[in-house]
Amino acid sequence: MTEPRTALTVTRLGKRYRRGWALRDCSFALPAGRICALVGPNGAGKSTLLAMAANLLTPSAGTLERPDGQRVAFVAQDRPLYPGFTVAESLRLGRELNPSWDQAAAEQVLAAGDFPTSARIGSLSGGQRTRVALALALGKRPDLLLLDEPMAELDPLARRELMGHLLGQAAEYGTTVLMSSHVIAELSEACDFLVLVADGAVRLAGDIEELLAAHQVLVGPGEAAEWLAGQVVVERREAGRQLTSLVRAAGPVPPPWQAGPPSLEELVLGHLRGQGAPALLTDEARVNEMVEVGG
Ligand SMILES: Nc1ncnc2c1ncn2[C@@H]1O[C@H](COP(=O)(O)OP(=O)(O)OP(=O)(O)O)[C@@H](O)[C@H]1O
Repeated sequence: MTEPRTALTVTRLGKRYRRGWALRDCSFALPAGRICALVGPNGAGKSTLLAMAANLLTPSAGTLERPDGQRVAFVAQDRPLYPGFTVAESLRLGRELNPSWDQAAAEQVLAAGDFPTSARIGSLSGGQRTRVALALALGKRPDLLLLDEPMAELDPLARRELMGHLLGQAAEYGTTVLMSSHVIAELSEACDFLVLVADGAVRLAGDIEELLAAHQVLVGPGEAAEWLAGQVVVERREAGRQLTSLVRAAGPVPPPWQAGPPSLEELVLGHLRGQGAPALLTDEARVNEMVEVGG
């Protein structure tokens, strides 16, 4: 059997709560085997998107498609576990509920934790609970692993260790990972794909290298601003007489501008601060039904 090319296809997806749309007209494709960062400001709809991808929330509009038989694991932001269970009992439940259960994979995640498997979930710290939740998720041997701010409560050493372990497992088994986080530095080390949502819509989606290559950071004197008029300007900031701008330049950048590639942080912050530029999705991230692809 050939491996499915796309792990998740989201088409015109929307979720409406009583107060209004949390996510609207959201379309992108996530190729199988990629490690995807899901970023956006507070309230952008990241958790809502992840919960719909995990089948825990019904979309109000649009569709989500995944390959038949795909195994999905989800670590939600509040790490829902049974507080009265011990760690060992939680794993036993995981084993009973999942035919694909891999006890060794789950135990490896717990190995570096400083708590016994006889400990009750309710007695664990937030970071320790995260470790148990990740153990349960990896024990399922998922094809698609959905993580909502997985590293938020972990100390820096545990972060590094667990992220390294997670990436090793994903590489070994070809797992697709979609994880939300606000810590861009962490994501830039781990991820090769990006989905940026803001105001309920997808602003950027695709291979990180390709997205970075499509943008430039320009630094120049304020008088050079006129040239920007013909470019796709994502963001511009002035400090004294100096202008800094994140652009998608249509051709060579003339002097006196100094152009350089953005870091992932500059790309993300630029798109969060300046939301006027059209959305950009790379070829891999586009879904057929989309008419407008930006650029
Ligand atoms: N159960 C709910 N009922 C009503 N509104 C909700 C519910 N869950 C989320 N929302 C609203 O939907 C919007 C998106 O929320 P969501 O939690 O998906 O954002 P997020 O990007 O994950 O935010 P954060 O970065 O703060 O975790 C917010 O305006 C939020 O108030």
